[in-house]
This record gives sequence, structure tokens and C-alpha cells, in this order.
Amino acid sequence: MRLDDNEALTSAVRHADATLAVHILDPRDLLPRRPRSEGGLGVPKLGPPRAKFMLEGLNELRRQLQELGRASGAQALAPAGPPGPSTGPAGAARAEAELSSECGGLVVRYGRTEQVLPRLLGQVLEAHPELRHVSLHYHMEPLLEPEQGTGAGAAEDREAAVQRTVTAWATKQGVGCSVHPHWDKTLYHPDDLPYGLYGTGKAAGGSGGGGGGKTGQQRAKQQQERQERHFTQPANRDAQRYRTLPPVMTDFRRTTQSACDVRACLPPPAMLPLPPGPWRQAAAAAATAGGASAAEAVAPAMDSLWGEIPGSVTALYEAAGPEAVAALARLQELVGLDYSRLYPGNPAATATDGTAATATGGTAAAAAAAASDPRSAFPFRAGSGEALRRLRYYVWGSADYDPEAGALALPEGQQQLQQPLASLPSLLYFTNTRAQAVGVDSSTKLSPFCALGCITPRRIYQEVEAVRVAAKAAAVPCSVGAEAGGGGGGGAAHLLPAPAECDWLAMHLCIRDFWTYTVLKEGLATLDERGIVGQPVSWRRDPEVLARWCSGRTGLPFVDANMRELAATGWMSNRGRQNVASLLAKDLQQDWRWGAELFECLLLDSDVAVNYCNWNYFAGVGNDPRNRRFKTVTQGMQYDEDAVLAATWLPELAHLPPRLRHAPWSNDLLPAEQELAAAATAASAAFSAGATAHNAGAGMPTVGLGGEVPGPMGAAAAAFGVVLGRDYPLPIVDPVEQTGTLPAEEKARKAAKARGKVKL
Ligand SMILES: Cc1cc2nc3c(=O)[nH]c(=O)nc-3n(C[C@H](O)[C@H](O)[C@H](O)COP(=O)(O)OP(=O)(O)OC[C@H]3O[C@@H](n4cnc5c(N)ncnc54)[C@H](O)[C@@H]3O)c2cc1C
Repeated sequence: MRLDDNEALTSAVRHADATLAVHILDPRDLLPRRPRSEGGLGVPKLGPPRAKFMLEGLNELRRQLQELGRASGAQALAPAGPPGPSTGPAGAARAEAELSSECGGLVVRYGRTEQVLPRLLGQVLEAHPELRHVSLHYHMEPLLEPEQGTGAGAAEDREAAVQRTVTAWATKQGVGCSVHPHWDKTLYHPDDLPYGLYGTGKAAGGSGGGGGGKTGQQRAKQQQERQERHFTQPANRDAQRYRTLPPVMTDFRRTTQSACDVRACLPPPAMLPLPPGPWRQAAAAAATAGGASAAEAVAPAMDSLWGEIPGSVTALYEAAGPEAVAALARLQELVGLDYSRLYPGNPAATATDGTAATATGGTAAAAAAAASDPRSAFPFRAGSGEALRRLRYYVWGSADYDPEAGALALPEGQQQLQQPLASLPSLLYFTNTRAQAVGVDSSTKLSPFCALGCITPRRIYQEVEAVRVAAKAAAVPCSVGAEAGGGGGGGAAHLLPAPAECDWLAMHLCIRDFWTYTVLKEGLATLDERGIVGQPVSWRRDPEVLARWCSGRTGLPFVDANMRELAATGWMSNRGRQNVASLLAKDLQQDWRWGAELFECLLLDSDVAVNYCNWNYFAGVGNDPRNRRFKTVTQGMQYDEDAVLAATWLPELAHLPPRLRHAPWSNDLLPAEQELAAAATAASAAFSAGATAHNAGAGMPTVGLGGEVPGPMGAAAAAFGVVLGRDYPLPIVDPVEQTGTLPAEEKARKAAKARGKVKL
């Protein structure tokens, strides 16, 4: 989805006479990972929010490739000077150059990849009988699953099926064929990692110390047998290569960062070799005849070559057939939304203009177009231009900031940046804000762009390193609130992020690598209910609990607000994800794969490796020994202090004071809340009902799920006219178990203990 830092494209352009960029929409991506008949959730792997994002990305890429075609045509025409003959060989060359300006583009096809590609190649060969060799360059995926119905006897994965059918096609046609997989998913390249087949295992943090004792030996033997089975499964073909990959993230980061450098980014191609197809002959014919312009002559052929990008999300599911439509219906039922109403439009119709920057680094058009839900914390459109603008906004403080013309060009020792920035870079605050559950700028919001391939982790890293260098060269104070140094010019000097903030962002990119390489090592075990460690756990499977979790009706506002945000926008903060995952797997003990499947479907940044490894971790079946369980109520109070998320996504609680939005089951009103309640409900009949109930302590709803009775609850909310169990669900678990102490309270307790006043 990008021209920049794209190894497959750069390599194809460098080595081939003609390049055709192709994107295949494979209907299998719209089917469930596990159908309901097999205990799965039954929702599409690709849900509507991401489908919309992807279609936007395709339109943007097509536009970029067309621009590149135009640039290539202009370059070819430039030396020709004044228009020459319009017929004969010179005319044909001219027509071809003219055409190339019309003919850059992206071929989009719909269907099973291994069937579509040979058909497309057949179309090209028909128009181009002189074709002698086909090189297939593609981006590899970390997890390859065997798929039924690929045409081979045994189930094979999609990449293997494509390689087999394309090679077979080429052999049959007498055309040469080579296949070139490329990898640009991670910050560190696999070839640079120190965890090879012949590694010593030391990088794994010296974990081999299970020696001594019969049980230890037996365990080691079992482990070895499991590994041997694992390594011999064809789907886990990369496992050997990463055999000594450390199982814990901090070890991975330490060993990787000290052993490898991040490779340099590849610049976007300056030219696109003309695409093959019927247009060349038509161009020649047009030039020979001297009649219609070359572009007019080939227009119909080109139209049939490029193919259409579906105009709406619903069209995508309909084209994939009844199974995909049923999966979409299942999703809508689970989350309680109608996506055809949320995403009715044509993503192409609202293409970005790439100019005016908004405060958050997107374009004005983008912000307007993407506002399918104005509450979204991710108000961006897909595309590499948008991704780069967001990155620059976040790390420099301005979406249009040009590091080469600005900070990087600073003469040594200069105290002030030459180019004024629009605002302080959000990266300045990253360490403090990243954990927050609300806000566009609390974190970078780059993960959806990374997942769709609009930007690479290398490009992010490179920009962050440029900030680091600039901050050092400019000698600008590097802490928030520090007095900006230097003078003159009237413009305020701007702060740049401190090295610690740069390191913090780079560290998160490293976490992403860790999960990706973990999946390359662990293969299909990552998707198994027993997880990477093979831990047998008997998960519960309660459809009612599942429905409440999916639709944001657990009665725990922080969880519900996050779940409703996810369903409506495809975005959820990292803090939100951790909490809702902890509740589903740890407290409700439901099959964690249901959660992973819903996330996979809905998240804009859905990435099989990152998603499933995170779920492994929260379900306690991952390779990290820590058993994390969140107190979701306290987490909400800590990371969304004013309960903004609940006010935004839970309209039924919006007019409660923040404390009650966090804990609507509370029975006591604080003095200030009593005044508010009186004012808010003076005219409401519900007020007297609530007040009576509160006073009497009777008639209040009392049940959690499963019949546990935590006692009467919700009298305080009732004073505002909100009746638990009627307007908002009763908590699905005892909220006391979801409530811990806030860090400030903890600190105070410890201080008191130190003074000898409190027993801990
Ligand atoms: C249950 C669960 C499922 C998740 N599923 C996904 C997923 O499918 N795809 C996905 O990209 N992230 C996933 N994450 C990780 C994390 O929540 C997101 O990467 C992060 O919230 C993205 O926001 P950001 O771009 O603003 O990140 P920032 O905080 O700004 O971090 C910068 C970049 O670092 C990377 N990063 C940050 N945190 C993590 C992390 N914990 N794991 C891996 N990479 C990280 C991302 O690429 C991100 O863009 C999941 C987390 C949990 C708990």
C-alpha cells in the first residue's frame, strides 16, 4: 500500500522491463477464521471498519501509481523536444511515452489469489506474445495456514498455492518464471537477527537450566518431542530458523538491539517501467494510422486491465458470496450495529487532496471524509501520504515539517529551529500519555498504517532518529515546560523530544518485531487454545456472556465504552485492549480465541502475529510467565480519570458525574453529587423513585451474572434517573473484584505505613 520503502516494488522495477502492480482481494479473507460449527465466533476475518480503510488505501495507491506513470511518461517525452512525427517508429515511441502518462496504475482483481494470478498472466500473454519471463515479487506473511480447497491434494497455504499455480502456468505456456518473496514487516530484518539455526540458545536468556531430577528430565524430553513435532509441520517451516529466539521480550530487545542495525529505507521508485498489455499494440496502431490519440485508442483495453475497486464495504461482502454475508450478519448481531448504515459511501469519492493539514496531522478532506463517527480517536484515512503526515506531526509537531529543510539543516550550535512548528511534538509527552485510554494524540496511532502497509517500522524509526539528531544539534532543551533557549526572530523556539522519548517509541516498534518473530518461531501453536506453551485450560463457552462482552453490555463502564468504540470505529487504545482481554479471559474465563477473532475482525490495525500473541499473553498461555489480571474499574479511573470514554460511548451514563460513570453501582452520593442530582432530576419522576429506593435500601437491582448477589446497587445513579438493570446493565461480575487501589492511594498507604500508622 505504498511506494516508499517497498522492497517488492523496488526490486521488481529494478529488474524487470515492465512492472505491473497488482492487488488481489481474496474472498477467503471475508470468511471466518473458525466457523461457528467448529466453535469459532463466525465473524469475518476482515471486518467493515478495516475493509473501508483498505478500500481507501487501494484508491490512494492507485492514484499514486497513476502519478508515477504520468511522471515516467513526462520523463520519456522530455528529451523529444517539439512534437515530432506522429506516425512511423518515432511516432510509436512518442505514443508509447504519451500512454505511459495515462497508464501507471494498480491492477485490482477479485478472487482466490492462486486462481486469479494465472488468469491475469494469461491476459497479459495474449496481448503480449513476446513475453518470455515472469517474475513474481510479493510480500510474505509471518503465519501461513493450510487452507482447504486450494486445488492441491493436501491442504496447502496460500503462498505455496500461488507459487505452484503460477509456476505450472508458466511451464505450460513455455514462459520462464521466478518467484521472489520479500520481507519488510519488521524493524529488524530476519537476515540480520542473531537467532539462527545454529545459534547456541544463549540469547534465550540461559533458560536451559531445568536440569536435575527425574521430573525435570521427563519434562525436558516432552518439551523436546513437542518441539520436534512442531518443527516438522510444514506450516511451521520457519521455526528452525528462529529456534533460539528468546521467549521474553526484554531479552529479545537487549540481544537484538545490541546485535543488529536497522536497515536503511528504500526510496520510492522514480519511474515505473511501462506496464505490459494490449495498449502497446494499440499505441503502435494509433501511431501508424495517425488517427485517434494513443490514449483514446487503448482506453477500453486499459479499463479491462485495471479492474474496479469495490465502491462500498457492503459490495465487498456481497461479491464474496453468501458465507461472507452470513459472517457479516453474525458480526452485526454480536456488536449490535448495522455497518451498511455506518459505511454507506464510496471511499474513492472522498479522496484526499493531500494539502491542508489538520491539527492531528491528517488532511482537512481526510478529517471530513473519515468522520463516519466524529467520536473516533483515529480520524485518519488510509494511505502512505496520510501516514507520513501523521508521523511528522507526531514527532516534529507539524504534519508538513520537512526535516531536511528544517531541523536537520540547522547550523551547528544554533539555538532555535529555523522553521516554526505548528505545535509542540506529541512525542514530547509520549512516555506519560501512551497508556491513556482516550485522545488522538496520546499515542502515535500509526499501527493501522503499519498493518495495512502504508508505512514501514523502518521509516518510523528513521524519522525518530532524525528527531534525536536534530534535538542534539539544535541544543534545544528537551523537557516539557523547560524555557526555550535562543533568541531572535520573534518566533518561539520549540522543544524537541528527549532521547528517552525516542527510545520509548523505538522500544514499542521492537515489541512489534518480537511478536512477529515469535509467530515465525511458534507457528500454528499461536492460534491453538492451549497457546504457545501448550497449557491445557478448560475455557468456558457461554453465548450470553460472549454477547454481552462483544456488544459492550457487561455493566463495567470502562470495558463497555472500549468495546463500543471498537465496534463503531475499529480503534481501541492499548490500555482498553488489555482490560477487555483480561476480563474475558481471566475473569469470565471464556475461550480467549473468541476475543482474538473479534479483535482480528474489527481492529483497524489487525495483525495476526501481534493480536494472537497479545491474546496468548492475556489468556496466560503465552510464553511470558507473568500472569496479568486487571482491575478494570480502577484502571478506568487511572487512565481515563474524568470518565471521558464512558461519557463518549455510553450515552445512558453520560450525564452522571465522572465518579459514577466509573462505578454506576455505587450507592452513596458525595455532597457535591447530591446537589448535581437534585438539579438534574428535579423534573424527573425517576428521581423520586431512585431516592425512595436509596432511602429504603430496597427495590434496587441486586444481581450480577450467575446469580451472585453483591447487594443492592445503583442508588446513587438512580438519583440521576439512571436505573441499573433497566437503563444500563448490572455488572457481569462483582465490581468489588474489579476495583483495587489507585497508585496515589497506594503511595499514601505506603507513606502512612512508613510513619507506622497503617498495617499493610
Ligand atoms: C489483546 C491485544 C491485541 C492487540 N492486537 C493488536 C493488533 O492486532 N495489531 C497491532 O498493531 N497491535 C495490537 N496490539 C498492540 C497495541 O495495542 C497496539 O499496537 C497499539 O495500541 C497501537 O497504537 P499506536 O499505534 O498508537 O501505538 P504507540 O503506542 O504509539 O506505539 C507505536 C507503535 O509501536 C507498536 N506497538 C505499540 N505497542 C505494541 C504492542 N503492545 N505490541 C506490538 N506492537 C506495539 C505499534 O506498531 C505502534 O504503532 C494489541 C494489544 C492487545 C493487548
